[in-house]
Amino acid sequence: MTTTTPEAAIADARERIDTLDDRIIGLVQERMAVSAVVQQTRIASGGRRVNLSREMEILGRYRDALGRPGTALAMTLLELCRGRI
Ligand SMILES: O=C(O)C(=O)C[C@]1(C(=O)O)C=C[C@@H](O)C=C1
Repeated sequence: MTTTTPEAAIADARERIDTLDDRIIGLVQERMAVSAVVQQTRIASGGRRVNLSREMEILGRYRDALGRPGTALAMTLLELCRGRI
């Protein structure tokens, strides 16, 4: 049986959290780039930067998966992707 100290278990878990956070940040940056393509394409064809019905869909998906804080997370992601409105 292997035993570990609480300090070692915490250090190990924190390393995994840091790895996950790096991946999450990378995914957010990727989302921002893809969102910019959608927005630029829409604007170039005479549309607006913002599409509120699509944003409602996204807010609903995050809320269904994560509860009320999911809505706040989705709002932050949308602000990162299209700026403040
Ligand atoms: O899906 C779109 O139409 C987008 O422009 C992307 C996006 C997003 O980042 O998810 C950004 C701005 C819009 O208001 C809605 C959604």
